[in-house]
Amino acid sequence: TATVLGLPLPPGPKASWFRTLSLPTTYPWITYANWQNIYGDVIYLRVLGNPVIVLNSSVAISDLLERRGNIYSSRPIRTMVVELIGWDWLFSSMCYGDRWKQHRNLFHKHFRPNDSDRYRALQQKETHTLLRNLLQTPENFRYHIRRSAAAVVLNLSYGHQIAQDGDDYVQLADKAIAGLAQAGIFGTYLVDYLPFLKYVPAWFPFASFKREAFAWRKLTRELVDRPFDMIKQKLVEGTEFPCLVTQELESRTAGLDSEDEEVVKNVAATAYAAGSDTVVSAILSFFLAMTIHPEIQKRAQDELCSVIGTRLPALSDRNDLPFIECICYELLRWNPVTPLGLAHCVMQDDEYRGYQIPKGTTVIPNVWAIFHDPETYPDPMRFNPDRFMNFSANEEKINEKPDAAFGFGRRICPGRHVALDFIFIVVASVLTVYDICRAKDENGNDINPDVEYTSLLLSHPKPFKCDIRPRSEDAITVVTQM
Ligand code: HEM
Repeated sequence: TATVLGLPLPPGPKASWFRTLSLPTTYPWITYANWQNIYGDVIYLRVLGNPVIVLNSSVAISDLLERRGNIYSSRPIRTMVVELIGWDWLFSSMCYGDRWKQHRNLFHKHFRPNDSDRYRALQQKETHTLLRNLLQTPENFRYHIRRSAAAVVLNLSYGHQIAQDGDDYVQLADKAIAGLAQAGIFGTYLVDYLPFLKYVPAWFPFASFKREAFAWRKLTRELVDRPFDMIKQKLVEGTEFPCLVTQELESRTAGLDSEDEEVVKNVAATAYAAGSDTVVSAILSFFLAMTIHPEIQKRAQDELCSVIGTRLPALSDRNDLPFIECICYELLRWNPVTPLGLAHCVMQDDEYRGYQIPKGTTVIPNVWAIFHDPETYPDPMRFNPDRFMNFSANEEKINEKPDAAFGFGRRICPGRHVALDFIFIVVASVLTVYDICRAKDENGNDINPDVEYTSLLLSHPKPFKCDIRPRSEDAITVVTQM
């Protein structure tokens, strides 16, 4: 520590107490990426007394978040999200330590990639429901995708089967997660920088954040309690389905003590909260990309046709469908689901490239910036799955697989295998039976959707129109007879 303290801080915009308030709140990843030309790839900001560094390159990210994972794996204290809105049960926001480890180990136990038969069967079943729903009301594709993604995780976590047209848990999750998405980007709320503001009474004129937090808090609590209480009731009635929660509750004849029960409850709810909306964003990107790139869609359909014919694909076909696989990677790169990843926090004073990084610094990996660096991903704004097909170039770090979409080091997304499997099976199945085309306006002209995303922690394509048509009579038969 003594040696570190004498070192300069990394470069960054110099700001007074008040000027720092104007940190970018919309599309901050683009502003941070642009700052790279001025300050480089490690940028230091001091925001109302809080040290923050933004990492704009994969080298800096891997040097710190991966190689020094022993000290860069905590999370910043998030007053708005954790204390005020009540997401303290979400283990993705827990500080590094035994409590977090306990949660993460339990998660791994139930979502191991080599233990995937159960979740793969479920993902295929829910994809088939999606195909049926798309046949009936294609214009509601956004809702159908949301339903299917939620159905997979709800089933794995709680054994809960949701109806073909959705249910109120999905609506509850949507509302609760909307709060998280809005408050999730560090910098959106002043109270994150000045935690004492949490004591301001809710009726205070400037305390709208408290009123917002209060409304979200109720939903957040319900999200963790309601499905868990439901399952305990089902266990009493003997009507439960096997799932994470029942396996854990039944694993000990003496029952779980209240602390262990809390961990099970938190992990199940975290899987649901972290695992449905994220996947929805990637799948919506797929519908958007296919609408604007019919030529890419056609190539994918040709691959499907030559490899598997007219039957529906299965997850076991994955190795034989390289172009579909590349589409999935490109979806994650083109417009990443979490453009700024999830912030890490450094637990000790550190030194990097001759600069000091003080203990407690929030570390923001600019995933969007590394995925749009033209040196690594030539012509980065273009949706181009082919970039991943050239394996020799990929080995030289040009167009390498976009693993960074799932975060880094010890906090890397533990649901990434489940996520990639689901995205793959949805992409392959939809393209087997449907064409995704431009919708027409009232004059019969094509509507070209804009590529516009929300500026939130979880970034989604903004609402757009497309026309989802069965590819043939045979395709309709396949879907209706599933
Ligand atoms: C396209 C889909 C997904 C994307 C892009 C994604 C991305 C991420 C990212 C960026 C992180 C933070 C990593 C870090 O701190 O460096 C994360 C953490 C996490 N993800 Fe995912 N995720 C996806 C799907 C899922 C699914 C399906 C699940 C659950 C079934 C899941 C569960 C989690 C959990 C529990 C964490 C917290 C890990 C921790 O803090 O230790 N994710 N994810």
